[in-house]
Amino acid sequence: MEEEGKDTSPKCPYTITVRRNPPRKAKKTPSTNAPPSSKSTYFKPKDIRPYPIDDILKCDVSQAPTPVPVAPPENLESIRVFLRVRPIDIRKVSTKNSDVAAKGARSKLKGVSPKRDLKKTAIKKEVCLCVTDSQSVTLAPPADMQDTRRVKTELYDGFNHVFDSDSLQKDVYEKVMDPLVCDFIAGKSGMIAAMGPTGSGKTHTVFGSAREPGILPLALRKIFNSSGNNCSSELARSYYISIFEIYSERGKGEKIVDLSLDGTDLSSQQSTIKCQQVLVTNVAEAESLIARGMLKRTTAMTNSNTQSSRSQCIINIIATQKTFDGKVEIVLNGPVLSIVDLAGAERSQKTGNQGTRLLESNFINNTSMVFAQCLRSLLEHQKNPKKQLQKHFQNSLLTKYLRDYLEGKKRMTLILTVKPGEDDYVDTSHLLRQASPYMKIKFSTVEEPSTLAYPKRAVEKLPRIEQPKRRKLREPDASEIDEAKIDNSEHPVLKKERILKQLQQHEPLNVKKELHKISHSEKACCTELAGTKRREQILLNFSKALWNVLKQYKQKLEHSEDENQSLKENLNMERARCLELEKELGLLKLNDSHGTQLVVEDSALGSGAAEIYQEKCTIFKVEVSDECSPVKDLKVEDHQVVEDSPLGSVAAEIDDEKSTIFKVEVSDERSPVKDLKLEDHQVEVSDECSPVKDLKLEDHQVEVSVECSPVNDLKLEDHHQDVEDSPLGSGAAEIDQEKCTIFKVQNLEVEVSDERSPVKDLKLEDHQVNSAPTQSMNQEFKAFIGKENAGNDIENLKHVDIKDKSPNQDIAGAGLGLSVLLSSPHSKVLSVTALNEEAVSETLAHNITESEQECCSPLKSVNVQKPRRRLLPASSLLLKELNTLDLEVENEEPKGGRGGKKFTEERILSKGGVSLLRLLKSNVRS
Ligand SMILES: Nc1ncnc2c1ncn2[C@@H]1O[C@H](COP(=O)(O)OP(=O)(O)OP(=O)(O)O)[C@@H](O)[C@H]1O
Repeated sequence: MEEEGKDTSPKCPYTITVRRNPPRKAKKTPSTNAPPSSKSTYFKPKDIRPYPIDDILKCDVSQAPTPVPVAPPENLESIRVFLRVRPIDIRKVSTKNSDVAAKGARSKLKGVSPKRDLKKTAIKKEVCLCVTDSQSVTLAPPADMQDTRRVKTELYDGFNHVFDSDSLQKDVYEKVMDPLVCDFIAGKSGMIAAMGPTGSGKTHTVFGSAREPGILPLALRKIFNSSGNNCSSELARSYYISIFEIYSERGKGEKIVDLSLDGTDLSSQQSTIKCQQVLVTNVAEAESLIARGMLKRTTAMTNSNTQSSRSQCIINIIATQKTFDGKVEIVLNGPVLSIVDLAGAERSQKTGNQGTRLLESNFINNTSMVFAQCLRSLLEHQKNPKKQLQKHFQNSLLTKYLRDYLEGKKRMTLILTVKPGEDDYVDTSHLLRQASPYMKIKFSTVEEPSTLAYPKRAVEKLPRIEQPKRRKLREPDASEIDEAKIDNSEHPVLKKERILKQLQQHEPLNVKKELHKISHSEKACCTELAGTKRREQILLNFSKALWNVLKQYKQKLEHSEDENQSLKENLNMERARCLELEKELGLLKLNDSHGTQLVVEDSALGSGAAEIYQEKCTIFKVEVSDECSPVKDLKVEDHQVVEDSPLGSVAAEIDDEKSTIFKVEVSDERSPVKDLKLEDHQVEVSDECSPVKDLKLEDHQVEVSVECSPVNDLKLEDHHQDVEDSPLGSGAAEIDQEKCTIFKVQNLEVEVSDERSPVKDLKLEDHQVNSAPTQSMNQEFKAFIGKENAGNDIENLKHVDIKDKSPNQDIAGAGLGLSVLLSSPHSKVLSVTALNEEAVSETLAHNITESEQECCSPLKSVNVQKPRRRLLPASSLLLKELNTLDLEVENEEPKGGRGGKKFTEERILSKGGVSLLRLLKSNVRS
């Protein structure tokens, strides 16, 4: 028959794609427990201490008494995947070929050769899936799809077993379910899930019928009537059974329906699924419970199945134990056998579902998809541990409930059901493609505590190999040993001896079997103990490394605190220094902006310099230095008085806080001050021999330049200037005010007296003279002019230029001396320049003539308060003498016109005349 079967197998198409999922040459996965290489090339920043993983995982672990293998292969098993091919649906075969099709289908799957039965060839075309051998199937696309979509025939291999359409329920149970049942009876949890497209026979495989009971009824029989089986315990037991379904009513969300006797609907909002667990003590009760639950299950008729399941159904068989008082209770973290009948995925095109059915289809398909995603993610994670295990389980209630299985922590078995018809090619192909990789999924044989009855999971996540087996020994029926009370910390050997002793006392006949169990328990305890010790060692190393790191950081902290302290001190010092510098800078700025300088240049016998700094009128400094013959007498009234010795130098500091009037008197008989500047103060310089040559007073500036014999005595008090020229010299006074907008000069008087050579150049600019012109002034001026004319003293003043057409001006000149009183309340610029004697005389003569004849000259309107004029007889005499000389004046004749403004500058200064005058003066002196 087998040969016939081989011969009658459908002829494979020309091209075959083999999907064996050959094991890849996986990259060497880094072992998490391998000792770290000292040649690691990962980046290490210079200043950052690397995480002390070396210290933590250093080889102290090997000192553990019982070394634990890193990943013992015996703790991992592949999940088992079975494939069951449902008999072809005879009703769907066309009426024309119905008989042939049915026979052909069966004969094909039975292995009947098509050559012997030509009629069956037609039926072969209706089948797309054929069983190649006990572990593989060949899926051939329909002819029309081959042409249009170029789909090739595929071979799916590697199943634990493939059940053809003739397979019996008992066969399926023996190969699929019985190992699970045996493990369950032995204390291991397990889960089997039937998955496949709608109508492919999942429910039939799980539940079956009265005539053909499925794997669940057969398992119950095995569990309760295990006396005849090899692997079962001879002890009669009772079990709790829970049966519920997860259903989505009209797409409103998932809900859990308890299918037990008096079960009620459970809200899907519950964080835990607490279904009623019915205690059953025999198989009849169990089957009855299951049958009633199935009657409650939500089913509906679809195009694909007359009684299609519309929900995911889960049945749990939970082990129990008897207490000392004879009560039965669930074994804490005991074994649970779960059977899951998933609703079949549906294609709306094929089923033609609408309305409620369509909503149910969506829910069913979505749950199937999430289930598949979980398994695929688990597979990828196991292939590449770096790839995180995705939490797809959160996307459906079913996968939440089965999380432990879908994360490979518990034993899982899959049975795929498919339909072999050509119409079902797409569904079958989809399922096979999706599920064939699942064969490589591994699960841990070391179980965690069950979470099915108590789905709230522990948070602790340890490597799978380190998960301790916390299974407790089940209570044997005949014995009264309460293993639950055994201390887990007890050493396995002692534990073994104690249990052995108890067993010998209570049940001598079962000693051998119990010893077997004890050895199993002992092994688990050893594993647990080793894992615990390794964890302890790792924690110890971790704490040591952490301690070292903390010590280092403490030292660094102390060091940094010291540095911080020193830096703070430095900072304070720098701040103090900065303040000092700022102070100095402020002083310098003030000096630059407001400081005044008093410079004294000595004549023949030495030189001197005086600097005056004034900051806000609080500090005033005068420095005078002269090596040869400095200022002998420097007086600062109301302040500091410095007297210099003939050959020494003088440095004086003067503070003036409140006084606004500052007076400096410098007197030196031999080498007087040549250049003196004093702002906002009063300077009085007197020198009889070599008087001040150049005197500048800013903001009340007075310039005096005398070439031969300069001003002997220059006084300016309260804005009062008094310049007296020496016989052979000339003087000029200039007053500038730049910043002050209002400058009042009252009673301004400039007096220049020189008997021999009066002031030649006198300038007074940018000042305002608030002096109301008075008629008396004019009269006095007239009188003065008249007097001077009478004395012929006016000849010395050659030129007077009044640059500003100020309304008020009064100029008076005398023969040998000149006294000028300026009063201009409205003018800002007033300049009086004496050019030469001739011009002055002419101007004065002109002014006098005009004033006398018309009385309407500019001088007419001059109102001068307190006019002060003074004629010096010595000067007049000198001018007389000069007039008698036959001097050739190179100056051009004045261009005339009224007022001094019509005279040009060229006529003011005549070098030849001046030289001549010098010669004359020297001759006169000599
Ligand atoms: N191996 C088989 N032998 C005989 N009949 C079968 C077999 N498998 C399935 N059937 C029949 O096919 C029909 C559909 O089967 P079943 O209800 O188990 O499909 P299903 O996969 O559970 O579908 P759904 O997902 O829609 O619930 C049933 O009438 C069942 O008796």
